Amino acid sequence: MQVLTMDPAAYIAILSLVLLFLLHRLLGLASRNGMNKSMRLPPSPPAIPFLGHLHLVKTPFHAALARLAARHGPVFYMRMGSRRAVVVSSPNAARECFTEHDVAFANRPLFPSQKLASSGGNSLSMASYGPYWRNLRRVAAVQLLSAHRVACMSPAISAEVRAMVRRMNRAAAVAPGGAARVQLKRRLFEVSLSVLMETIAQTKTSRTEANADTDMSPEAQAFKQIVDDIVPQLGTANLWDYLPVLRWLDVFGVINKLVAAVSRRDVFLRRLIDAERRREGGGGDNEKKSMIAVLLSLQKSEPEFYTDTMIKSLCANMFGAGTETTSTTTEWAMALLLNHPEKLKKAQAEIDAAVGTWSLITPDDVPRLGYLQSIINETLRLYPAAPLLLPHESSADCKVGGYDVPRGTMLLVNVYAIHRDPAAWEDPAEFRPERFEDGEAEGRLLMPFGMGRRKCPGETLALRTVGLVLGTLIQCFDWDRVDGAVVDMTESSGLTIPMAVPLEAMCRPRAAMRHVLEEL
Ligand code: HEM
Repeated sequence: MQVLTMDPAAYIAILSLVLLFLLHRLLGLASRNGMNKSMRLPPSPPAIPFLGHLHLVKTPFHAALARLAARHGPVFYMRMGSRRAVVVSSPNAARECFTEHDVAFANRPLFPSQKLASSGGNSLSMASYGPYWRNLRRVAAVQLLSAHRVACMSPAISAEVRAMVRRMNRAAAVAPGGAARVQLKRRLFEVSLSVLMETIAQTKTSRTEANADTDMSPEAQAFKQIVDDIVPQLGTANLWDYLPVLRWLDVFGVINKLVAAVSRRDVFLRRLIDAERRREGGGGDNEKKSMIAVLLSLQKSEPEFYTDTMIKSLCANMFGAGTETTSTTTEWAMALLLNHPEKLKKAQAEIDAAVGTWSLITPDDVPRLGYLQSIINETLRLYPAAPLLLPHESSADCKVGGYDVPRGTMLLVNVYAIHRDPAAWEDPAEFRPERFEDGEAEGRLLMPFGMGRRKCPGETLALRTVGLVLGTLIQCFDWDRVDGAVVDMTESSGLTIPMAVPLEAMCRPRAAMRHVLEEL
């Protein structure tokens, strides 16, 4: 009998082709799952076998999707590996999703990376719509992030902002010519993380002055390391999440990196909870309590709901959702102002007139500074920190823009494109805070915090922090671009919309504010 022999390379090639074919069939079946042949799907760019439209995933993803919307319309369909997605890029279609179909779109798709990072999807931002999510949401909205709680946190926020300004002032005092070159990106991230650390756990009792260049507590520094290890592995444009092959082989080592960082995060949060338990014993002045202390006192009456696991998950979520969003927003605002010095001067004049130069701006001043508010709105219009919101998923068949959207489809709302829609905004790419004063913005859809029931619960805290940090920087210092060069406004990609080139600037303490700065 003759034995057939085959070159091993040819054998591997044939086997790979067969596997690819089977996988393609499987993915095809999965992507049609729940879809009815008579459905009228939204238009779609040409797809390729196996990958669907993954080859169109370019960075920054929101900008790539905006270009596709210009070609295929404000509601278009994509297949990302085995996952169906609908991308919405017009104000009307977004309104339709979050009014008429708000309940249908209140689910989240659970990506493998998010599953690893959020205890199997049991976090507030990743949980499916239902009683578990509703309970977490109520706790976050009422007990932790309500306007009243945020007002109680104001002293902690102010203390962190003052500490940042004190450092900058000291750096400028010893810099040649009295102006220091400041790494604003780093400073703004540190202050946002410190604000959250203090509101979540009040760690500043353990602050040391050993490291003169940072004002973060050792806890905040340790947490920054963990965030740095987790964040790059997440994001809507993460190919690892769409291609099982990459996961099976753990290409890029994502699983190992995430598992290691998440377990360090758990240990870290457990230490914070234990420290709070020892410190307060659940007692103390309710108004001044940290979020963990509030949750621990609720644990006493409802231990089966307020478990330590639930407290850890909520805190991890607050840090994850609140730090980079807040710091990138302030960074973009400063970048825009550095490129528009006349608007910076106008904001400074407003603060001088309303607050004066004899005292530092306070959180209560922020809401009455109209031009500062307009700057923040205009920054969030041009650079919404979550340009595609968080992905939603439909739990029922519905219609958007006249097209069918089957159950189980991921919804990406391109807020970045909606905010720059030339049909709604005059010169949409231009930084013009005045549009929020002259009535142009009235009736226009501005949704940097989302819409409907999954809308950001941290909006009040975020706006208070951004307003105070920005207002204080404008009030205390004169700002210049490094070497007079225009700030590079190139966008990068990720969970948020980071600046591709981390922002730096020259800061000089204002003579009129010297006496205030010296007393900080
Ligand atoms: C400028 C700062 C911020 C921006 C622009 C922002 C924006 C957003 C957006 C767009 C969403 C998703 C909404 C959706 O999917 O429809 C979201 C969700 C969320 N945000 Fe924020 N956020 C900011 C700061 C914060 C802060 C400071 C916290 C808390 C400390 C926070 C906590 C959350 C949570 C927990 C969710 C998930 C809500 C859910 O799924 O039910 N955010 N945020």
